[in-house]
Amino acid sequence: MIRFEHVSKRYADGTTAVDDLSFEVNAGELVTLVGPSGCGKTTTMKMVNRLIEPSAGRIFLDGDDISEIDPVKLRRRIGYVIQQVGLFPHKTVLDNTATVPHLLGVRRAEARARAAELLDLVGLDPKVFGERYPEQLSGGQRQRVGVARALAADPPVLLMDEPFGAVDPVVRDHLQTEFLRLQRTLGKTVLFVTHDIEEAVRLGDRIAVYGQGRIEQFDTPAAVLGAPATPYVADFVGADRGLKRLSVTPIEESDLEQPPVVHLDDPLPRDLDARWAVVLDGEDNLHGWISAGHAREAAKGETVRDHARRMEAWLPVGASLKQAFATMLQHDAGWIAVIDERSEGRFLGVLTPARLHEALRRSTAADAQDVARTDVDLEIIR
Ligand SMILES: Nc1ncnc2c1ncn2[C@@H]1O[C@H](COP(=O)(O)OP(=O)(O)OP(=O)(O)O)[C@@H](O)[C@H]1O
Repeated sequence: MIRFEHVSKRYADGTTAVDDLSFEVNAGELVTLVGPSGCGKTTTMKMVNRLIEPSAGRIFLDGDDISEIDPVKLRRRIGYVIQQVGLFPHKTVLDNTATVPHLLGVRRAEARARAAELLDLVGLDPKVFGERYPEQLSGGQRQRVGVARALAADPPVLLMDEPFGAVDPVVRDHLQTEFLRLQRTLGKTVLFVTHDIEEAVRLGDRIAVYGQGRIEQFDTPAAVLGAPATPYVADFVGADRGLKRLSVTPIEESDLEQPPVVHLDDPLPRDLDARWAVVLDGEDNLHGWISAGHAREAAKGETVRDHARRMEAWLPVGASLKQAFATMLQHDAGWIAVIDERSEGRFLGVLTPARLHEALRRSTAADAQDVARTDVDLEIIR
């Protein structure tokens, strides 16, 4: 969808900002560009919508050489979100969002109706926020308007330059979560610049790690964390990359333990050889848990239902190990239940700290093997 072929940018003062860059972003893919300040990320991005012209090389959008497309027409195909959103201060939120479609000739009423839908999509109720002015919004709300405005003309490509850089960590976390949800439905092709490796790992399908004007590694978050291609990348992703891996490693069914299970209408189990059992309802969906101690002391004739407690610490399979760890801490739980959301919450098993640790080691080992295989293949090719 976006292809860089041997692209370089030398500014007039002799600074080489980007040096012989070649890479490709597939349709519907979110690629994060990450690296320290001044390494050429913004220059790379601005060459895509021709705010900056390359000194050498070519960039293709959907097969078209962008140097041959009129910049105004080109920018209609590309949404652009920057850190200081640059909303028009004298226009309402709704009119800010409707600006581009209106400029493109969509009737005002229609553009505003579409803008209202988009505000809703980015989590701003148009009835509450539509008629406000930018100065009446928080930083995070302004960024959401920025995203809605970039989406207004429904461009297939989004360029996002540190869009969540200016808000506090809690708001940034919310914006990231919502943007991921949005991206799952919209499937835009996204280039996303950040200097924050955590953000790059969380959002990117693939990450381009920049050194000075060059890409040092272009790969999935798991591979960048698990098998950094160069000492520079290893240093950049940091010594705590084991921790970061938690956020890119999903819980798999094979990671789960199978504890004793009872059903709501069963008689109370008197002889559990564990300290607790998971309680399921008639459809085998998770209800909660029951402690063996309670079960033993209960009166005759009582059923599991009378003593079951609801289980708050649960996650769908496929959630990250980091979410699992956070859920354990939040609920002070020694284990969490894992369910299958696609089949209305069928219980699959439990994740314990020991299993979590094993899953993390499995994921690291798998990447090490991938790297070893790549080395072998390269040997054969040579
Ligand atoms: N107009 C310009 N003229 C000369 N040099 C420039 C110009 N714009 C950027 N540079 C230089 O090019 C290099 C890359 O800049 P760029 O803005 O692409 O980096 P970046 O990785 O986006 O940095 P940051 O994270 O700080 O925004 C830097 O050394 C910068 O000083």
